[in-house]
Amino acid sequence: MSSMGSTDGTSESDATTPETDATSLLEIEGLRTQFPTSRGTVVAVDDVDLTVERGEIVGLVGESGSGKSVFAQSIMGIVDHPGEIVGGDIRLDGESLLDKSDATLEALRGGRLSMIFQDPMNSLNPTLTVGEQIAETVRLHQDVGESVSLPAELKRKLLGATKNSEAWRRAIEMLEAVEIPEAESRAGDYPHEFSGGMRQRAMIAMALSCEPDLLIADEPTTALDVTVQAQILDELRDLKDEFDTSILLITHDLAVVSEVCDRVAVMYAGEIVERADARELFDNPRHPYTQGLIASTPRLDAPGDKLTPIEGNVPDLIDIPYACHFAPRCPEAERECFEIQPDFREVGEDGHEAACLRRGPPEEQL
Ligand SMILES: Nc1ncnc2c1ncn2[C@@H]1O[C@H](COP(=O)(O)OP(=O)(O)OP(=O)(O)O)[C@@H](O)[C@H]1O
Ligand code: NI
Repeated sequence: MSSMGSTDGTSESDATTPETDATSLLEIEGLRTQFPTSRGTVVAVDDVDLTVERGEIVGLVGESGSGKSVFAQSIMGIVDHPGEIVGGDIRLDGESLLDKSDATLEALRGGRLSMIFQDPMNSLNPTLTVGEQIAETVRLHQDVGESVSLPAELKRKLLGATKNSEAWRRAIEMLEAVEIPEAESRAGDYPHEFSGGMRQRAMIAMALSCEPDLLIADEPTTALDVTVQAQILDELRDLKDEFDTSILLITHDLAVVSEVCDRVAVMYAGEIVERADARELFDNPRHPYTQGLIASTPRLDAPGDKLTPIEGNVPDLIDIPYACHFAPRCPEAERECFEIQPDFREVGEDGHEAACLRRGPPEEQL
């Protein structure tokens, strides 16, 4: 049935039986990531389940501060110290990443797992041309490269001597694939000579040049203007097919998700509250948070519509004293919502689930 990692006990198999389906590319189960701080423990990811199948684009949406980036960092094994994963599991192709050595994780990050960020300037090396750094990624992936820690001068010498190399040709192909015009000459430019949109494209080219199984894109287009955003997202979708890469697309922008994703998970205050096919989620949002989020987001097809913001703010993620994290902001909350942990319930087509006591089969609703 549901491929969304349902945790309710209503399916034929009980909770302790492992999935009998072929393993998903990425399976996250009960993940919990927290930061000790002087004010207390920040639980940024709180018992989260999520799967990404091969060839899928899964969207993760939620307001600022809901834990999306920490979730991504957890998968990549790059949670900031002293934050740590304290529970659950992350499996890639059925293999847990949590017991891997740092060296193995490092190799995974440049290979099967790749991530792009909102601001490519933080990820692109300002001292190397765009072509040089993509070629370097290609070479590292092919296991013929030099150590990443070589100084720029030396790297340039090594790479400059090999401009006719396979890696350089591949770099140009990658720049062409992400539709950088005149890729061959632009490959010789430094990152600061690129526009914001082109830098983001270069970043995508670099991330895909290691042919990852999974690309995690954390707000990849947020800093760009709307037209460029749309172009880049279209390209991401095409590239997914061309490179056979699955994508986890993180954004607070629902319009982005509706454009490109196959499935969507909605995150609020460290928890997933709703999961569904993208179309189903927009046609039939069920969790009051998702409904509020949709009512507060401008629609691409009706930008003039009146918007209703959700009142209040995402809570501080320290010792949240109520069971449903959304209860204090929820127009439908009852006393029980503050006391009883909401379980996932089927609320629509194709594994559409929401964690809300006021939803689900009529006999279960509060
Ligand atoms: N290094 C850290 N130390 C302490 N708390 C942190 C750290 N990094 C993140 N957090 C906390 O974890 C929570 C989730 O943050 P996160 O950046 O994952 O949110 P987000 O959903 O990605 O938001 P945005 O949309 O603004 O990027 C926040 O309360 C944040 O303050
Ligand atoms: Ni973030």
